[in-house]
Amino acid sequence: MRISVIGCGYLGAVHAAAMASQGHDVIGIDVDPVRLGALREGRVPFHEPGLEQLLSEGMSAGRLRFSTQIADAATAQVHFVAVNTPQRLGGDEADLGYVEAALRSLAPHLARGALVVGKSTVPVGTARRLAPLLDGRAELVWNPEFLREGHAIDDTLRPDRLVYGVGDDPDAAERAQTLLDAVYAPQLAAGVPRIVADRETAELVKVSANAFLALKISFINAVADVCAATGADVNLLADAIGHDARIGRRFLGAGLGFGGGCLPKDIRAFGARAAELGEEAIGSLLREADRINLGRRHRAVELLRTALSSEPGAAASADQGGDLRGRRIAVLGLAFKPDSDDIRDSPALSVATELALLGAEVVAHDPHAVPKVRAARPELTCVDTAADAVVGADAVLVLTEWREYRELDPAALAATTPARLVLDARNCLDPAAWRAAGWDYRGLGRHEQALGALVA
Ligand SMILES: NC(=O)C1=CN([C@@H]2O[C@H](COP(=O)(O)OP(=O)(O)OC[C@H]3O[C@@H](n4cnc5c(N)ncnc54)[C@H](O)[C@@H]3O)[C@@H](O)[C@H]2O)C=CC1
Ligand SMILES: O=C(O)[C@H]1O[C@H](OP(=O)(O)OP(=O)(O)OC[C@H]2O[C@@H](n3ccc(=O)[nH]c3=O)[C@H](O)[C@@H]2O)[C@H](O)[C@@H](O)[C@@H]1O
Repeated sequence: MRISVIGCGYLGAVHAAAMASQGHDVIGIDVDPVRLGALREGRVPFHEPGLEQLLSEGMSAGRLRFSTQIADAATAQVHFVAVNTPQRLGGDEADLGYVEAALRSLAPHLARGALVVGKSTVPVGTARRLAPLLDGRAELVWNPEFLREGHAIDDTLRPDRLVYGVGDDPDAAERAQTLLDAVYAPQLAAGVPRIVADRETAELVKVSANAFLALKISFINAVADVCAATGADVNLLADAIGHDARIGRRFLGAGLGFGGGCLPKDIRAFGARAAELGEEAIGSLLREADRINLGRRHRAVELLRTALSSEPGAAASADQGGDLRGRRIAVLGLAFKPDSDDIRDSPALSVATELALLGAEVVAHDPHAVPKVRAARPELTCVDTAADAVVGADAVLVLTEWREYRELDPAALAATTPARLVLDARNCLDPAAWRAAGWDYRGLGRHEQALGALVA
């Protein structure tokens, strides 16, 4: 099939390369000349494991090309719209300006019988409202995407499910389903469940899925606070409740909470849209999840201040917690999650920035996010290796659970820093191993207090 993908960011570039890998003839369109220039040269402008390889295979096979000109998409039979839907400035709502602009620019180029498929995450009712922008030249359906950054290719090629949100006209809906079935033939042949629904249900499936994941993370973080207050271990607790198949262990990782370009803005937009519809309950539930989540960042900073002030020989500070001015803090991790260089609403970057504002000398490392951090936060000092960051640090903060941090050798690092205080904000290190190497280990919501100082 001839496919266009409009918007070649984290979602669109992966979708384009994945569709080319299953034999379709794909053109990716983006208005950003820098991003497009990189893709044209076969370079991925962000970190996504395996994407560069898939891109180069598609391009060498002649099945994948990129353009900034929407007219170049004119011969496609199916157009996927994968542009950004960020949080509106000064509000919780989604900014649909990019989706509207993409549909408007596409409309005059649509071939007879073409199908336009929304992939971006949008508030319920968007497809129905925006369909007239296509001037009756094509059907607009919604096919939300559930990929995770860092696993994007596998999630695209082997999704948990496919959701088609089709319009009211039965003939048009059937044509749309036939075209989408042809696009996703390998997935359907492999038995991936396909749910065909109305557009409103499809739009709501997407935001509900993200909202549920956010609630799950905030739930475990709220429980983690109680664990911290009593000396209970939230990781073991999560293992234990996760064995219940009705609950499941995934997304019960307590620590610094969720960030990124999707979960935070999607729960806010969901609440805002529900409120517009006169439904307040989901918004209040999600606002609490958001509040708990943002509170994790503050708690990490407070944990550090407390730990520094309770160190033997530490001077008591004027403002209750430890004074961070002039303290050298090694920050390990800046991306919002491992296997990604995405720093959009990154909890790690937000903590690092806060520490610098409080006067700490932050020395940060991240395996992939540093170029983006240097552009966005030039005031932060970034170094090339985790070991370089740790040398002489008053405290080591693990803020993103990259595999290389989980595999650090605490004994080797202990020799490079006399302070030996490690704060594991992602609960990803082995406390016993770090303690055995002489470190004062504290986990966020797990072993927040020094060993022996737990509440009775
Ligand atoms: N990042 C992810 O993992 C996932 C994202 N989504 C959703 O997909 C959408 C896109 O997200 P990302 O890829 O992360 O955003 P992004 O910001 O990385 O990419 C969006 C791209 O669209 C381009 N664009 C904007 N207006 C355009 C236009 N009129 N014509 C052509 N290109 C245009 C931008 O230049 C940018 O390159 C959002 O709605 C997001 O919520 C859904 C599932 C996963
Ligand atoms: O709509 C989207 O864009 C995507 O949003 C999330 O994917 P993503 O943002 O890539 O990353 P996740 O793996 O969901 O992690 C999100 C955040 O939650 C945090 N998290 C995750 C899991 C956990 O147990 N604890 C936890 O704090 C991560 O560190 C990260 O900051 C969803 O998982 C995808 O299904 C969805 O398609």
